[in-house]
Amino acid sequence: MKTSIATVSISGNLLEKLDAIAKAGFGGIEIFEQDFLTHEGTPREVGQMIRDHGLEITLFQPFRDFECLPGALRDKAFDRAERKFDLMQELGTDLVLICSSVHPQALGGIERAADDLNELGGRAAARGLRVGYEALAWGRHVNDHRDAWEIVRRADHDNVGLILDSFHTLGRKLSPESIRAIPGDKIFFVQLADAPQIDMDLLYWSRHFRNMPGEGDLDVTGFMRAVMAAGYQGPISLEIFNDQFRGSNPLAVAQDGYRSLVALMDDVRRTEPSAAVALPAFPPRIETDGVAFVEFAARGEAAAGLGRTLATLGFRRVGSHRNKSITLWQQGEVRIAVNSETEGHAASTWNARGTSVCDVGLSVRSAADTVARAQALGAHPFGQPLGPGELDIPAIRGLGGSVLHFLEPEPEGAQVWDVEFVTDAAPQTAEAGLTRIDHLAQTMSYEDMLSWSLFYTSLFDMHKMPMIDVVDPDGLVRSQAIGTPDGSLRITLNGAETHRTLAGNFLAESFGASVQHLAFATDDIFATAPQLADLGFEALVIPANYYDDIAARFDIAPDRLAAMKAANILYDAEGEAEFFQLFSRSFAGGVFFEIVQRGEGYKGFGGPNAPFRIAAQKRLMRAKGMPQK
Ligand SMILES: O=C(O)c1ccc(O)c(O)c1
Ligand SMILES: [Mg+2]
Repeated sequence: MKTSIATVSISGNLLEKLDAIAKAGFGGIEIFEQDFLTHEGTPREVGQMIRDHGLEITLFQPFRDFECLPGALRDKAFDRAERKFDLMQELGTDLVLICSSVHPQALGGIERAADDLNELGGRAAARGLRVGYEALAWGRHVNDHRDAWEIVRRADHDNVGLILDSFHTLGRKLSPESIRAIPGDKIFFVQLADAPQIDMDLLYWSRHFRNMPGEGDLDVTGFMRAVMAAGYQGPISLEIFNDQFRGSNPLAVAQDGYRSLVALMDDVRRTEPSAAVALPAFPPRIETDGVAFVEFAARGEAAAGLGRTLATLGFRRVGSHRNKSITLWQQGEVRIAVNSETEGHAASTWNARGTSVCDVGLSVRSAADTVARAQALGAHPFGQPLGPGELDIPAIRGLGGSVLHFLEPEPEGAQVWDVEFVTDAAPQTAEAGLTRIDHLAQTMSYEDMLSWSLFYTSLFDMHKMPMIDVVDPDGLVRSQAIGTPDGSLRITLNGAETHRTLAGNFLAESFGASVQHLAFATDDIFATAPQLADLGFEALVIPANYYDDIAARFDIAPDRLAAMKAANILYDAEGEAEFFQLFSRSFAGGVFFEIVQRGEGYKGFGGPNAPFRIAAQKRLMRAKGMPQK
C-alpha cells in the first residue's frame, strides 16, 4: 500500500515536515506548492531532499482556476500550466492536481472543460506528465465527483484522470457508490479526510476542520470501499486542512495520520473482501473486558496516604511484590498497585509527575494479538528488565508517556498476582461493595483529544459517544467518552483548554499525567455509602441547593432524596435508567475517586452533575490554599 500525506496537513518548515512524515512511516507526499515556494533551495534540490528522506512526490498541488476560461485568460492558464510542468520535472513528480475552477469568469460547460483538459493532457504527455482533475465541493461549475468524472471521461486522454477527495464527496452528502463504476485506472489519485459533522459553509469547514479518517463523523470507510471496489491501486493520501494540526507537533500529527490510514484500510479489507488491499495481515480490533489493574507511582508519605484513602474505600491490602516496592490493593475485581520503586517506569513517572497513575492493565483475550495490532498501527512495545521470577507481560507505550499492559483471562492472567506478589498477613478489613472499574477518566490538553480517541478506537473495539461540554466555572472542558459495545471498558477523555479549569489545573500540577480519576462500580450505592462512612471515608460535600434542583427536575421519593443528601450522592437519569455517583476529595494535584451505581441502560457519566462536582472541588482547593493557575 502506497501511503502519502499532503505537506499542508502538518506544521513546521518543509524539512521538519519531511522528517516527521518519513519517521511516521509514510511512503510519499503531496507537495503543496506553498511549502515548496517558501523553502530556500532549487526545485531540483527540494526533490532530492524529499527522495533522501525515502519519500516519493506522489502529487504536485494545487493548480487552480484552469478550465473553461475565455480568450486571453485561457491562454494565460495554459502558460501557467507549462511553467508548473517545468517545475514538476525539476522536482521529480509526474502528477499535478487541477482543482475545479472558482474563477468568476470561468464559463460552464462539460464539453468545454473536457476540451481544455484534453489539450492539457496532450501538453503533459509530451513531457511524460499526467493531469488529475478534482471537483472542489465549492467549485463554480463543477462541484460533484460525478461531473468531474464525466469531464475526464469526455477528455478521453490517457494522461488525464480523476482525483477523488473524500471530503468533497461526503461533505456534500453525495453517495460514494457511483465511484464503483469508474474504471480504477482512470482514478489517478485519492485524497482522504474526515471531518466533524458541523453545519457550516463548505469552504470554511474544509479549510479549518478536516481531520484524520476515524477522527470525524464522515463515512470515509464507505468512500474508500467504493474506491477500492473500482480497482484503484494508486497512492492513498491524507489531505488534512486543520487549524489545530497546523500548530501541533508535526511528528505526533504524522503518526496519527499513519495510524488512521492503516486502521482505515484494514477496515476496508475486512468489509470489502474483493478489494485488493496491499497491507500485511494483522489482528482485527481487540475486544477488551475492562481494566485489570491500575498502578500508581507514589512514594513515602504520599504512598502511605494513598493506602489510607484506599482503605477508607474498602480496599484490602492483599500483597506486596516479591522483589519490588509495590503493594497491591483489591476489592471485588478492582486491583490497584502502588509502586514506590526508585528505578524503572514508575520511578521515571514519579520523577516527572509526582504521585500519578503510571500504568493501566487491560484484560484482553490475546495479549500477543493486541501488541501485534498496536505495532501495525505504529505503537511501540514496552518492556523493562525482569527481576527473578517475574513474568513478561506484554505491554505498549500509550500516549503522553503512559504504559498499557495486556492481561489474558484467568487462570493465566491471575498468575501475575500469585507469582509476583506475596500475600500480606494484613487483617481482613470490611469491604464496601465496590465490584469493578466503571470508567477511567483521562485528562489531556484539548488539542490532544483526537489523538487519544483515535489511539483507543483504532486499537480496540471501542466507539465514540457524542462529545459533551463540561462546564467548569473557569472554562469549558470538552469530554469525549469512548466505550466497548458491552460497556465493559469505558474511558472519558477530557480536553482542557485553560489551566484555570480543574482539569487544566491537574494537567499543570501533574506535568501532563493523564488519569485524573477512577470510577468504581457498586450495585447498591445506598448500602456502600454508610459502609464508607464507617471506614472513615470523606465524601466531597455537595450543597443543599443541588438537592432542591434535582427534586424539581426528577421524580425522586422524599426518603430517597434525604438519603442522597445525607451521603452526598448525585443523581442523573436517561429515561427510566438511573445513575448515582459520589466523589472522594482530591489528592496529589487533583486525582480523585468516584463511586457509581449505573442503572441498566444508562450510557452517560453524570455530565449534568459535573459543574456541581467541580465547584465543590474548587471550594476545597481554595479552603486548603492549594495552587490554582
Ligand atoms: O481548499 C482548497 O483550495 C483545496 C485545494 C486542493 C484540494 O485538493 C482540496 O481538496 C482543497
Ligand atoms: Mg483535495
